[in-house]
Amino acid sequence: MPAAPLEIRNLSSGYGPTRVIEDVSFSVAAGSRLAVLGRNGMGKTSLFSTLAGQTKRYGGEIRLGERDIAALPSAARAIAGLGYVPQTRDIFPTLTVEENIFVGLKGRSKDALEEAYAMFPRLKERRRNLGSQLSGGEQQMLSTARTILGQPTVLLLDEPLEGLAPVICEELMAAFSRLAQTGDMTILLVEQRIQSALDFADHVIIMERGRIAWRGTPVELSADKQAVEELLGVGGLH
Ligand SMILES: Nc1ncnc2c1ncn2[C@@H]1O[C@H](COP(=O)(O)OP(=O)(O)OP(=O)(O)O)[C@@H](O)[C@H]1O
Repeated sequence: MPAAPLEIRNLSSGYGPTRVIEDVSFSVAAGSRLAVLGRNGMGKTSLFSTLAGQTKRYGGEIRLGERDIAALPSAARAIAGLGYVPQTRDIFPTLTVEENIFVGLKGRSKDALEEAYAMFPRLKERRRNLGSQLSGGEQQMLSTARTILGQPTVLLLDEPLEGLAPVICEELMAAFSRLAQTGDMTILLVEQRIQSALDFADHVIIMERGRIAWRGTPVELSADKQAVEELLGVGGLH
């Protein structure tokens, strides 16, 4: 059987002496979509930034396909196939949309630009605008497009819907679903909009103080009122 595109074993990490990720293990199947849920401050962003090599790992393995990438620096993890779209939407504000996308081409031909525009037609309309002139939704599209042009096998999306209007959220989630279906990409999504995450995902983990406190499918979570209430702090799911 081929290796899972992403397998995490006994991962722990933190900031200075403070551990925030404790003994986390999970694997994600090829083409699968995993929602990483949990209340504020439970370690979701830290988990992603540890996977991307931006938070200090204390121990454990991060296997991307056949390879343990845990000791590689961030840039090498990206080249190995791990795409990370951080919550901060790290675009270059003083470059145009098109220039921002060029940064993501990583040696691919300029034709790949059209891939980004096919995914997010709005970016084509705005291609001569500076990053700083974009709306939050457009910045999210740009940040995502740039990462995807690196052709990751595993894509980490940290709260892509934060602060966006419902109509833009729908547009983005539809684009992520198309990516998952047609791009053969494995996607991990941290999201506070629980219903959007559950509509998208086929598996769920819930983080509680740096550990995985629950795992299952969206259907199983919807039926588990106790987990929803205690771990997500909401009364119920629709
Ligand atoms: N740069 C940092 N330095 C020190 N502690 C940090 C840092 N970033 C996060 N933490 C701490 O790590 C813990 C996990 O935070 P993290 O941001 O990973 O949680 P989260 O589940 O993503 O929360 P949110 O939903 O609010 O983004 C928290 O206790 C937080 O205070």
